[in-house]
Amino acid sequence: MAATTSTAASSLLATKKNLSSLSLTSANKLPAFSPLLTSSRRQRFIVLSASLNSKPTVLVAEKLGEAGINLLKDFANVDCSYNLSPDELCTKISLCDAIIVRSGTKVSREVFESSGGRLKVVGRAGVGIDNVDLAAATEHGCLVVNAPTANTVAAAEHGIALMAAMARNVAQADASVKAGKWQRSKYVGVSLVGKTLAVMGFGKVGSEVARRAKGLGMHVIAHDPYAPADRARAIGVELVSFDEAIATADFISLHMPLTPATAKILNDETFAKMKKGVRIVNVARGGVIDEDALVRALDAGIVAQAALDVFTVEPPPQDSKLVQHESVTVTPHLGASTMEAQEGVAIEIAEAVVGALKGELASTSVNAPMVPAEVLTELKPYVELAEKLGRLAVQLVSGGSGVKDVKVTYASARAPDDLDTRVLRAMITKGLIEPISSVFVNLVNADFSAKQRGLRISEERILGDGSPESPLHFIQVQIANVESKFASAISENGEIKVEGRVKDGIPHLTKVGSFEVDVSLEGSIILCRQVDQPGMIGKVGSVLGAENVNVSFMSVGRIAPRKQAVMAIGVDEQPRKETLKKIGDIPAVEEFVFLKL
Ligand SMILES: NC(=O)C1=CN([C@@H]2O[C@H](COP(=O)(O)OP(=O)(O)OC[C@H]3O[C@@H](n4cnc5c(N)ncnc54)[C@H](O)[C@@H]3O)[C@@H](O)[C@H]2O)C=CC1
Ligand SMILES: O=C(O)C(=O)COP(=O)(O)O
Repeated sequence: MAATTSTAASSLLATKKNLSSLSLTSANKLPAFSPLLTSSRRQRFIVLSASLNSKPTVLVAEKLGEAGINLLKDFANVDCSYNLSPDELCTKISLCDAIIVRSGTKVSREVFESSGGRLKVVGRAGVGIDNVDLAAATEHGCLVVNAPTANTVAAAEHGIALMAAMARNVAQADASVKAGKWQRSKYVGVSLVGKTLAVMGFGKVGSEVARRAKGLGMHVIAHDPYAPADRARAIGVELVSFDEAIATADFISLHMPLTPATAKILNDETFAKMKKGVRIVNVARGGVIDEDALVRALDAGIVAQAALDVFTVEPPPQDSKLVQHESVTVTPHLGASTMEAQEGVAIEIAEAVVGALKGELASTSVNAPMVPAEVLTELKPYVELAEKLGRLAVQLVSGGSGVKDVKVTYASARAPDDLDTRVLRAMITKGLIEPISSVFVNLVNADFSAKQRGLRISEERILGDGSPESPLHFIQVQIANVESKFASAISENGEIKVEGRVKDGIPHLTKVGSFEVDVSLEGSIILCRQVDQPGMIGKVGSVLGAENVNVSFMSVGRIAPRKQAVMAIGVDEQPRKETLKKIGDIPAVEEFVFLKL
């Protein structure tokens, strides 16, 4: 076990204090920070109690590959207890320092509350951590780590298996033969060769699916607004818009994470745009499809077949119309379930959990529960500003060229060595990556995550106005070589540019492209470009008012009177699509965009 020091022990105490203040800063996602190693700069800090003098206990709550179990046993007492009820889990957890789960165990707030502070690490043996209450984990000072790479190929192979099985009616024909029938003409299938496959989400799994589908002679296109074009080109895949992908595909395979932007991305409206007879595969997350709409699309013949590994609720209800539909092939979330992937995942997660218990930095940590109080207190509003600028900038990107080069400028009146920008860079990276990926970013894994995605973040310090009392005058985030869904966000030098400052402790957006605006970064934002003229604020305000959307802030920046102007509107609620359309229909409005913070 790692050598421990009294410094480490006291940093653990500081951690818990910081966590409770941190947990207030983010509504639904953990504020994922890790310690700034201010003085000693040691790449090591203690998650588990520093005074731990006996072997820790790791509860393995779902079946884990043997190699992983053996690794754990070298370091800890291992309790393999599968199929625990929620009550049993809550009882057991108070005796455990770490728990390892897959997707079938809910690590809820009650679990953290029942642990009595002993639980220090949650290991998710897989990618998606939707079954772990991250906010509760952070509040309880518990590190969450996952295993994001070892099951990629297994998930991709399952996607291909489902596509082929669906096209040739393998599951239905198998059931028919076993029922004593011999229905050769009923189960004539369709060929894959020469067909167009749209891979939606060109990340780890999506790109492996694309590679394999090319080998099957399919024409592969992909939609992923954030994927680097050169990675797609290297595999021989064309990146296209969402509408083009769904309108041209014979097969659609889903590989994006479940995020607010992708939830029910396949719905009545999008099914209506698809080629009649399209076939759909989902090994990502059930929630990216509106399942009722899929049943309607199947019944209407728009979708000929679907093959699904994942469901909004798992297991789905037995009488689910979707599951029972004869044109639907289903598997019980088996994407990651190969012997090889489970061995790989088991090793990846066991190493991460043991490392975390020893106090090592985990590159796959999903949250990282330590921030020195003095650093946080000073940087807190700037940390918030940094993440929000990253979020805004990436949401302004459109087209298939991919986000690669990001330049961050910090304007500060302080001496260069008097401001550590690592936490700010990490938060900008978090803002840039999280809205478009299943990856969770914190100070520990920010640079690693950026590198993995081919994202180059360069930083520049310039001398800012104001007093050195305040750490920063403004932060500017620029994304190069991309198109924007809001053309006015492109600055004179052709880059998407957003700039923000902290005013009275609150982060504000102060520049978009070349336009000066001033809107506090709370709630969400609508940006609107129009020809400057009297009454515009009233017109937009009354559309929002009529739909009961509360406006928190409004500001207009213009080139010159009666020339083009950009209006920034802060809204407390997310406007309905129809409401946004009404804003776009106002004659003087030339373009607009809705951005979630
Ligand atoms: N069925 C199963 O057993 C398994 C399921 N999964 C799921 O598969 C999905 C993909 O996993 P990975 O490839 O590892 O994640 P990843 O983060 O490597 O890739 C996700 C890709 O989706 C893209 N994306 C984000 N928003 C998008 C949007 N609106 N439209 C199009 N693309 C968008 C991102 O840019 C990224 O390239 C996740 O949902 C994961 O939970 C992963 C492994 C096993
Ligand atoms: O890794 C993921 O995201 C998965 O969906 C795999 O889930 P599982 O570990 O097989 O329960």
